[in-house]
Amino acid sequence: MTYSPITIREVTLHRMVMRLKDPFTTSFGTFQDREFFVIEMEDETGAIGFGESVAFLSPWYSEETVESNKHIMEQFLIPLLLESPINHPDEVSKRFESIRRNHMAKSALEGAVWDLYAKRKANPLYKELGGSKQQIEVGISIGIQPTPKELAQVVEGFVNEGYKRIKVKIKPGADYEMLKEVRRHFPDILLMADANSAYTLKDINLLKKLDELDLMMIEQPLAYDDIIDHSKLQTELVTPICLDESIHSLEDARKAVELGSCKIINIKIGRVGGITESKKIHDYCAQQGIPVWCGGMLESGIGRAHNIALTTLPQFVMPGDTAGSSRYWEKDIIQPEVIVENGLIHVPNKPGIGYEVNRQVLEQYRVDKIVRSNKNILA
Ligand SMILES: O=C(O)CCC(=O)c1ccccc1C(=O)O
Ligand SMILES: [Mg+2]
Repeated sequence: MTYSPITIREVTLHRMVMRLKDPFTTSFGTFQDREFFVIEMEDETGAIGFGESVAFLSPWYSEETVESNKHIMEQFLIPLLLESPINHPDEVSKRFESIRRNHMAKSALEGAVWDLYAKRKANPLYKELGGSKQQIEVGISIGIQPTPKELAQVVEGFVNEGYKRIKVKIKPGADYEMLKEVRRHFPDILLMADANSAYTLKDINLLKKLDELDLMMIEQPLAYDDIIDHSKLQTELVTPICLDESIHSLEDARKAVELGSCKIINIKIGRVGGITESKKIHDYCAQQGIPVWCGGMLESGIGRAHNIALTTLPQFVMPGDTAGSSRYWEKDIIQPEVIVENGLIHVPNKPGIGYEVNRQVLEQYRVDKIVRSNKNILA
C-alpha cells in the first residue's frame, strides 16, 4: 500500500479539568483537580488523531505548565506542523528542533501525529512502534498518606484489586516508617519508593536505611536536574536508583548510564519530548542492559493509551505506572476505559491508540477550546 504524506488541516486544543477520585500527594504538595490539554488533530482525509499534554497547572514537576503549553503550541509548534506535509511521525521532533525544550507541549502534538499516522494505516499504534506484547504488567503509584497504618490500608485495597507492584511516594519524615509498615503487612510484594527529589546527599544515612526494606528501586531521590550526585549516591546504596525527572533526552540517559547514576530508567513520553525520543531511550537502554518502565503523570485515557502502546516494546521489563482508569476517574474520556486485571492490561488491537474518545465526556470536562486551522489555505 503506497503511503501519502500527512497534511494536517486543523488542530484543536481541548483544555480539560478532571477531578481525581482522591487527592494525590507527593513531596511537592497535594492536588486533586487535573488540568491539561487534549490535542485533536485532523488531516486532509478527515482522519483524526489524539494526544495529551502531561504538564501541570504549576511548574512543580518541571518548568512547563498548562499555560506555557498553550503559548508554545499556539505561537510556535502548531504553525510548524501546519506549514508542510509530514511523511512520518519521526519527522515531528526534528521539525520542532528550533524550539528549545518544552517537551510536554511537543510530545502532546507529536502523540496526535503518531495516532493519526497509525490510523491512516489502519494499524495499532503499538505495532507501528515495533511492539509485540499482547498484555503489559502495570503497578500502582500511591501518594503520601497521613500515617503508616493508613498507607497499609490503601496498599491492601490495591493488592486486593490484583496489583502486583506498589509504588509509594516518600519525603523526609514520611519514608522509613511508612515503607516498613507496608513491608510488615506485605513482606514479599514488589515495593518501590518515589521521592520526587526530596532528599540531598546529606540524607545519605537515612537513604542507606531504606536498603533494609528490599525495595525494587528508589526513584529520583535527589535534585530534579541532577545526574552527578545520583552517581555518588548509587555507590553507597544497595537499592537501585531509578531516574525520572533527571532524564529529558537520550543524551541525559547516556550520561546517567555512563556515570552510573542509575540502574533503572522511568521513561515518560511527555518528559522526554515524545514517542520518537522515548523509543531512542528504550533502544539505548536495551543495548546497555538497563531495565526501563513507563511512568505516569495522572493522565486521562488518551495519555494512558499512548503509554500502553509504548510499553509493548521489549525493554519495558518492569511494571509501569499505567494503572486502570477507575483508579483515577469517576468517568474517563475514552471508551472502553483502561481495565487492569491481575496487574495486567490487555493491549487493544485496534487502529491508532486503540481506544475511542468519548466526546460527550470530553465536552463535559472541557473548560476551553482553541482551534488552529489551515482549511482556508488548502483546497
Ligand atoms: O500516573 C500515576 O499514577 C502517578 C505517577 C506518579 O507517581 C507521578 C504523578 C505525577 C507527577 C510525577 C509522578 C512521578 O512518577 O514522579
Ligand atoms: Mg517519579
